[in-house]
Amino acid sequence: MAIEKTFIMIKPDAVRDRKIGEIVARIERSGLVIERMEMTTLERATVEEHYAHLADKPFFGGLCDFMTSGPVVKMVVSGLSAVAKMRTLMGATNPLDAAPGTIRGDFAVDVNANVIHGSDCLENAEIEIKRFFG
Ligand SMILES: Nc1ncnc2c1ncn2[C@@H]1O[C@H](COP(=O)(O)OP(=O)(O)OP(=O)(O)O)[C@@H](O)[C@H]1O
Repeated sequence: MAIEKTFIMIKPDAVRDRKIGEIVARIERSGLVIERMEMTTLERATVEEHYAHLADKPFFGGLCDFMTSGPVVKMVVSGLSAVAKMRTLMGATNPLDAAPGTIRGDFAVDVNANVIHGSDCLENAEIEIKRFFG
């Protein structure tokens, strides 16, 4: 196991629902370290680039509307196997499949608004940290 950095984002639904504290507490309790953290409202162009792999999906427009609908909290999180560890903490993309005890399993009800994003591999983590923190 190696020390990794991953990119995490608390999505607008969770910010609106005042879940920032609980989510940050879970990340820290897991042993991972929050290295950077900033609240910001995303530009649509940044969201379109981030979700470019979904551009042909019928929900793409709605996803971009949602992701620009209010502030997000973006973070760089580090620690042993941080990428995989965060994916485990987050739970499945669709909250219906996310196990109880995971962030999505406990806080998300809808695949359109599923509370949190975390990089899916180390290569994308590097790309996303650059994209969102410059
Ligand atoms: N069927 C769907 N209907 C509506 N929105 C969806 C659907 N599938 C995915 N999404 C939205 O697109 C985002 C990106 O989907 P992707 O398949 O890349 O999953 P993910 O990597 O788990 O999610 P994320 O990139 O947000 O961490 C999901 O988090 C969700 O917000």
